[in-house]
Amino acid sequence: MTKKKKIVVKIGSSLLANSDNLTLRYAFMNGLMSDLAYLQKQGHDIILTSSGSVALGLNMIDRKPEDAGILDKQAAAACGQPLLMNAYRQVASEYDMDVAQMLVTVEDMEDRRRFLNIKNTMLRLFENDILPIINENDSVATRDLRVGDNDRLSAKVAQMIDADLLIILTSVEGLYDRDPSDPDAKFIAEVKDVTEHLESTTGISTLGSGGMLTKMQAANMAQNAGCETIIAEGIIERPLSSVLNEERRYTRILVSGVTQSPLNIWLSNRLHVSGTLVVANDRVKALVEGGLGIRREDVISLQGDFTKGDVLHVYNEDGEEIARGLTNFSSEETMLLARNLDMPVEDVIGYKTKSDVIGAENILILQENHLLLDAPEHDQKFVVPV
Ligand SMILES: Nc1ncnc2c1ncn2[C@@H]1O[C@H](COP(=O)(O)OP(=O)(O)O)[C@@H](O)[C@H]1O
Ligand SMILES: N[C@@H](CCC(=O)OP(=O)(O)O)C(=O)O
Repeated sequence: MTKKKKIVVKIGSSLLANSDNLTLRYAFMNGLMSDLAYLQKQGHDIILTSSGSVALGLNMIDRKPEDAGILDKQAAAACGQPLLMNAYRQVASEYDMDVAQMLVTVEDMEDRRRFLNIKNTMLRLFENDILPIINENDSVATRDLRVGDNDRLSAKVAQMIDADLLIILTSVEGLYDRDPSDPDAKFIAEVKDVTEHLESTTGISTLGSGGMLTKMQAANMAQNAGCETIIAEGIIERPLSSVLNEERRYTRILVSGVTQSPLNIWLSNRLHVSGTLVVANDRVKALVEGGLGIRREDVISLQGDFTKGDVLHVYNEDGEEIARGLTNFSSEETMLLARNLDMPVEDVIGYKTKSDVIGAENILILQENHLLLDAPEHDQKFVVPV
């Protein structure tokens, strides 16, 4: 590998913690850091997304993985994160490498301004050859506002820095056509369409969070952002360079053919739904074909308590997600506007502004390669017939 690359490496909990006594696997961390230092010295920009804070903190709060609830995990993360970073710092120093910690939440990644701040911090760390180590800030993230797994968080990071490669190291050699505990499971070396593998990827290890399913979802996010994903076994000598030098088998998830703008990539990779709009079917066709925005007269119903600048998920009347876009109005304003079509926008909301609910320049029409989100449960409290 000669060309300088941006590489995001993701390490699962099962690699960092011994499953029997939940202590740190120093030997693994040592091998990983040695390989990371080697890649960094070759000129590549590397980011590490590391799990492990919950697994390593459980002993301190006297809990086992199987009986830990959400509050236990949040407390365990607060205990385990400093243990993890202390170990990374010590081991990294043996390889003459500096590390930095960045803890983020889904809100940080999905708010455009905070997203750009995180990106700028990472780029600044790269300039000084410091290895950023990212984890979700589990102790502050609320249940419904969590990424929940570092697979998708690492894909978001890859998208953020326009990475060439996302390497997910885990407890198995890669993707199989079913849970590899089944002796008939067959190894899959290359994937183009991840939707073919979503159903066969349930089960997770004792310490893991999302199993192979979230790795497939992450790979989809990465492939849509022009980044290839590699899923490979981690407990191995030179876990990264052995993959990059093709010395062993792994699963490669190829980049999808469509290249999108950074804004569209950010719009498509959503994990949190701020609000939804249902748009009349006859308008959907024009939207998809004509590159138009969504007008207030197109909105049939809305859901969620959203504010101007939030990303809305747009559905047709059959409950199929068709687009995502940045709203120009809050949920309350959208409702008022849609209910008072005979009044000028300015008179309804009290100030002069754009008239589309989502402008054509801020809308992404979803394609076959995007994983769609199901329409939210019908919630009478929020669903407002307009
Ligand atoms: N089709 C599949 N291919 C590979 N692994 C699978 C599949 N289905 C389920 N798994 C399970 O996913 C686990 C890896 O995910 P996980 O435990 O979350 O790891 P990590 O902690 O590295 O994120 C494996 O132990 C494996 O048993
Ligand atoms: N943020 C959590 C990790 C969540 C997670 O994705 O775990 P894993 O599936 O093992 O990568 C932690 O540090 O324990």
